[in-house]
Amino acid sequence: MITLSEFVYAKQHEFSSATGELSALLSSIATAARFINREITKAGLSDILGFNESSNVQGEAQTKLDVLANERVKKALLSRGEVAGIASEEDDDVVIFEGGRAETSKYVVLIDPLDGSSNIDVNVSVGTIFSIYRRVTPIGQPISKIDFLQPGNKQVAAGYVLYGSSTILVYTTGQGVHAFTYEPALGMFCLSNESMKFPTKGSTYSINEGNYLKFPSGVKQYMKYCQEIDTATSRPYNSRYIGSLVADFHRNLLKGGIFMYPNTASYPQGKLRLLYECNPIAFIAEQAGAKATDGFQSVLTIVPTSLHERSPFFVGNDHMVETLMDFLSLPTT
Ligand SMILES: O=P(O)(O)OC[C@H]1O[C@](O)(COP(=O)(O)O)[C@@H](O)[C@@H]1O
Ligand SMILES: [Mg+2]
Ligand SMILES: [Mg+2]
Repeated sequence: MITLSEFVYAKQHEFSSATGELSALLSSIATAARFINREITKAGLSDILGFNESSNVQGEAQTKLDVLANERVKKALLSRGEVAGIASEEDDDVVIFEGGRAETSKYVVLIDPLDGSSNIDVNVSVGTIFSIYRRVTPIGQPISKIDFLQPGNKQVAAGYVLYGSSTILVYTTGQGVHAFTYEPALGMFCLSNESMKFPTKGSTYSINEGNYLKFPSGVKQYMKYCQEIDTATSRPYNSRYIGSLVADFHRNLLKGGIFMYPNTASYPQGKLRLLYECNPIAFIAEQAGAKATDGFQSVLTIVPTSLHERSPFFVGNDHMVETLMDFLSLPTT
């Protein structure tokens, strides 16, 4: 068995310019994931379920696990020297680390500490999502919000942890997508899938059908296309929706498929957050040979203007995303 740190260090030595900082950062995220995993696996026995008496900048009620996971990830990243600051779904503004880090540390990290919050109390898979950038502010000057508002194609690494029947950490640094399964007896993440690729064909579509009447007509037409009977193209496709982005995406990464969260009447810009949900998942998807778009362009090319901005998000097998984009480009009926 190869552990995460062994694998990351071996990969690091493939690059003469590598300093080990990114490797160290990845292992601190794994440390935070181990703590969060412990809380999740015994959640029913502790008072960690339910809501906190607080809401985040997006006006969403925070669950106790949202808050705990946020604190855990921040603590793990703060304990390292590589990180100058972080931005989180659960914090209104960027958190700039002190002690000279803001001026000297190389990386900034954006996180969704607990993804799929609506599934926590019902024991359905949830996740943690992370996105890592190099600072743009020159060393010596303190970082600021601009260091976080970079387009997704500037990410140096991204990944997620899926707390499901087993706990898996999946990441990319632009050199392929690799997965590590948590081995409780060792207390470590061990390599379980190297250089992952989407299967060539997908036949699962994933969308909250309850919002059907609020969807753009192109999405409605594509859903009809998915439901038509045509064995030659493996249709009708299966419909699967867990309601945790990480879990829905991970299923499609393994089995093929498309995940869609369009703009709707309730979320005119889409629901998912560009910087710490769409971009990290899109980086992994494109590294695994799939496509990730807002319906018109790769989300990785979008230049963000605000920390918690949202975007329509469609990610999955090329052939499925392209067919969807064809429907989206039709004149609206
Ligand atoms: O309940 P809906 O509207 O289908 O939304 C589900 C989506 O919202 C999310 O739960 C949003 O993420 P958070 O739980 O991190 O806020 C995604 O994981 C999921 O894909
Ligand atoms: Mg989320
Ligand atoms: Mg969240």
